[in-house]
Amino acid sequence: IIGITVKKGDNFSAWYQEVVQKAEMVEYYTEISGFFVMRPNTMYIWNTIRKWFNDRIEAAGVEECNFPMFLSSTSLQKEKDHVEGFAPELAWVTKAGEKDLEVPVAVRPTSEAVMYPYYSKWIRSHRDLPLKLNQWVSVVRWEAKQTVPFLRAREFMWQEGHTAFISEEQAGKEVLEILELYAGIYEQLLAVPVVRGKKTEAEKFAGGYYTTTVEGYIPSNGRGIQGATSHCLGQNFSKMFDITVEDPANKGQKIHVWQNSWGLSTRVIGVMVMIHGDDKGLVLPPRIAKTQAVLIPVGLTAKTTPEDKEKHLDRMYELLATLKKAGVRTEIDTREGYTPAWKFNDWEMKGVPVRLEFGPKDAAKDVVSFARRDTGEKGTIPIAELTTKVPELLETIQQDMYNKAEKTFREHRVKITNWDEVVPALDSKNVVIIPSCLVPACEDRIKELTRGEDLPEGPDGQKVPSMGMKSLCIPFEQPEGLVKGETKCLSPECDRLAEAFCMFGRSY
Ligand SMILES: O=C(C[C@H]1NCCC[C@H]1O)Cn1cnc2c(c1=O)CCCC2
Ligand SMILES: [Mg+2]
Repeated sequence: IIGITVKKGDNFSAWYQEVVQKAEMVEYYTEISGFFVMRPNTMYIWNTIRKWFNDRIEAAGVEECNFPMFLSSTSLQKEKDHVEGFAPELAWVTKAGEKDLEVPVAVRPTSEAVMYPYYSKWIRSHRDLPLKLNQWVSVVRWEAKQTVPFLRAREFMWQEGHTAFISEEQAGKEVLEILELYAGIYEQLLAVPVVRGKKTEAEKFAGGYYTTTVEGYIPSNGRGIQGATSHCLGQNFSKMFDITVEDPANKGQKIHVWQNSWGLSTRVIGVMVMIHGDDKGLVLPPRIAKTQAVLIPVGLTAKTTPEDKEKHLDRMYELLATLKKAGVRTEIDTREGYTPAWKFNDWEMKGVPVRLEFGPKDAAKDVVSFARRDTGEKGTIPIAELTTKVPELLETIQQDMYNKAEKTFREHRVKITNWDEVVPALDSKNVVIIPSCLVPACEDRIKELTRGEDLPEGPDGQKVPSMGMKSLCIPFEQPEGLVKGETKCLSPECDRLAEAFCMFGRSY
């Protein structure tokens, strides 16, 4: 059978792996596990994101760079305190040909240690600030856990921005501007709603000062997922790498610069697939769809004379040209030997937002029949109105997909002020927002306390995650009801006061 054989609700991870392969987005790189081939359907999405993001960061004065992909162990030593936690994930090159390298080099897992020695060299005076660079590269992290296309790979593409400022205020302002762009990529391009917030001390980037994040939600298993992070590094790295300027206020004094680093990876594509996909396969938000509409001839049978068929197809090529001129990324499927139904399945599996059917009956009425991929809704469009109605339909689909996902996330993001309701909420595929003291040790206990017993296969034959809940973020948008100095941390083992409402959930 063509099409997706596993139902999304029956086995979510098997469904996901089948969809990303059959929709021709990735291939598993079977030579080495944990690596994936990014195919044109993926690169179209990634490049759309890249154009959108680059336009906006360039307008904000960020310039592009490209640093070497290798780290020397000496420069790694400089950030040893926090990198030791990550050491197991470093991939090393120890030989060139037959010869051992004098000093082994590590493949970059991120580029702070590669870039900051040059920041130290370039930044001398406050007139060299702000320095704002971004690079689009791939990085390697030798994950020990099971890898998943887009979500957890040993090599992935991302952009990493690295900026330096004279003051904490300027850095803090940019952290939030970038975070808002990340939210825009999710909400405006991928039709995925995200919660903006700050990571707790336990979950932030250990080498930084604070981390802001956009957090997503996966309805199929009720898990939270980190979407992208924008960190203020404070002066931690400028002290490690000696990045200083003359204090303009008093000569002879040095100021360590204030830095940010921010990253968004191809994980965003996996999140989009998981949220919008269905049992027929991928469902693409029109703004990032390589093919937005596909024209499929119907009603041409053995009885159709060759000249009628040719006339009909000629007319379809005219429709194709008309739609392309109107800016609709359109394909036509005239493959011989495949039934219309087969073709419908194939393009549905690839997630094409709109199918346009055109048969002799449509031609006689000067209409085109359409079918929406997201809702299945069908209808007809007068040919004279194609150039306005199809773009409008695509925008409607984009908005409807976002609104549907936003409603689902909102309905599964529950504020809880009674501890006994927490695990039942998690088991009903919710993330929770609870009063929290924000203390790392308390979070650790909460993870233990909310570890579901190894639940048998869920009702839909799917393993319900029995992991404990992690903190996802402290939402910038705080619910009502926390009285400072009075409301207690919700954990039954903690008698500290609550500092804020914190979003927790089982997570990726
Ligand atoms: O990468 C970052 C911080 C920062 N790097 C630049 C982009 C934004 C942000 O992710 C944190 N981090 C995560 N994971 C790892 C490392 C690491 O520094 C270093 C070793 C391997 C694993
Ligand atoms: Mg990691």
